[in-house]
Amino acid sequence: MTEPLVYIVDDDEDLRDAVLDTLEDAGLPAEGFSSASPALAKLNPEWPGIVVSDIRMPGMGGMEFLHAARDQFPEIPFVMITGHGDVQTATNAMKAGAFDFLEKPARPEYLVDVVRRALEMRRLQIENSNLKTLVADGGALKSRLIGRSKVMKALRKEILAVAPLKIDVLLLGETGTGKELTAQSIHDLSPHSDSPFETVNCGMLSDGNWQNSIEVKLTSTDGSTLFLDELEALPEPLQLRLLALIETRDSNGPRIIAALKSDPAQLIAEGRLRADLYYRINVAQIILPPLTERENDLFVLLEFFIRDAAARHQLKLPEITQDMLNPLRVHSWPGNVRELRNAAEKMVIGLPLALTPGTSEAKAPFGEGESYDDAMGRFEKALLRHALMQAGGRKGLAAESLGIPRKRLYLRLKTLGLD
Ligand SMILES: Nc1ncnc2c1ncn2[C@@H]1O[C@H](COP(=O)(O)OP(=O)(O)OP(=O)(O)O)[C@@H](O)[C@H]1O
Repeated sequence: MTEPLVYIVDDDEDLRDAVLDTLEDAGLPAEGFSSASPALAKLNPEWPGIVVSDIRMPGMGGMEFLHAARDQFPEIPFVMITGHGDVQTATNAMKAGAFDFLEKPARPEYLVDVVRRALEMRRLQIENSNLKTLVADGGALKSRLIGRSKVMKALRKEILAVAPLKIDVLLLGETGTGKELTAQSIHDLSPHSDSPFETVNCGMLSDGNWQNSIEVKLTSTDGSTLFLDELEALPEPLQLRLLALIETRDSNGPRIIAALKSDPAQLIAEGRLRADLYYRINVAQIILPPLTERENDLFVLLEFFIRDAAARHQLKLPEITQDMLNPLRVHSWPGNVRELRNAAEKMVIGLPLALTPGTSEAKAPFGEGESYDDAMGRFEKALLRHALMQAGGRKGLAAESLGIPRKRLYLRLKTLGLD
């Protein structure tokens, strides 16, 4: 049954039925009440509807009803029905916060017009309060998914946009870029945050554990979110079975958030990802860029992880020198944020960093359309980082090993944002 959007409160059955009929003809679901108390008991702050109430009624009168409702639910609009020519009562009702009033007998077109305007106001109020909640949640997300770079700001915006919608999401990003943290954040900001969030590592799935690990979860209707990590690691026959399950999923079935570590086009071309499964899951796509493409987030995250580790281990904050930071600046962070978090942990404990050389920039970019200049920029960054790392952060030595004048190296580092 459609939820009523208008409560009609009138002790006169004929009048009540006439109003109900008029609203029904106008496509506005309504419910009638012969007295105020049961209508008051049904009001709640999330209800998107409005009240039309007679003023003169036995028991709780219309004005008393209006006052009581405004005390508890000040936003629900009230349209009061007054006797013909009863100007004083109408004025009192407006002063007490009624949205509008109608004189008996109300003309149907006028009634429908007032009700529609009141409903529109109610819709705007609810939209506004949802927006306020989103802004507040945005603040919480900022202290969870750390980063001040443009890409992190855009990422948080995307999360806030998809979280309230019941759509599947595909996350793309190298290892340690924050895919699981993003999936968990989407779930926590969704209307089903009280339901379970379950992670399934697709590389661990087999015929033997399929039933319990996937089938049972995909047929549940408890509002859960299923995070399918490393989807490309799922063997091809199981990808087909997964697709069939997703296609026959109940409309109240779980939301799926899947993660891929590599470029989907490449995975499809290599036969590691079924194209039909990809298109089925790729409803909203969110890309998590590698750490080296997040401008100055490196040091923002480093500080956050150092403070976190010091607090957890109850150790004092380490003294950080430029000499300690130089190798971090030029490292290519193949393990991304996870590797940085571990490095921060070592700095707090006082262990040597022993950064593992890697070449995240050498990998193919996500998606298509990367320009020649962008690709060359990435390659050059990787080259310079490597040279600087080999030279222990000493620029003169790095320039020498690259066979270029020191001044040119400085200029290139500045242009590429590596200085
Ligand atoms: N922006 C961020 N702010 C704070 N912590 C982050 C951020 N991104 C990632 N982390 C932390 O880094 C670690 C790795 O993140 P996560 O496990 O979400 O990455 P992942 O992309 O799922 O990795 P993998 O593909 O290897 O499973 C976690 O401890 C996570 O909390």
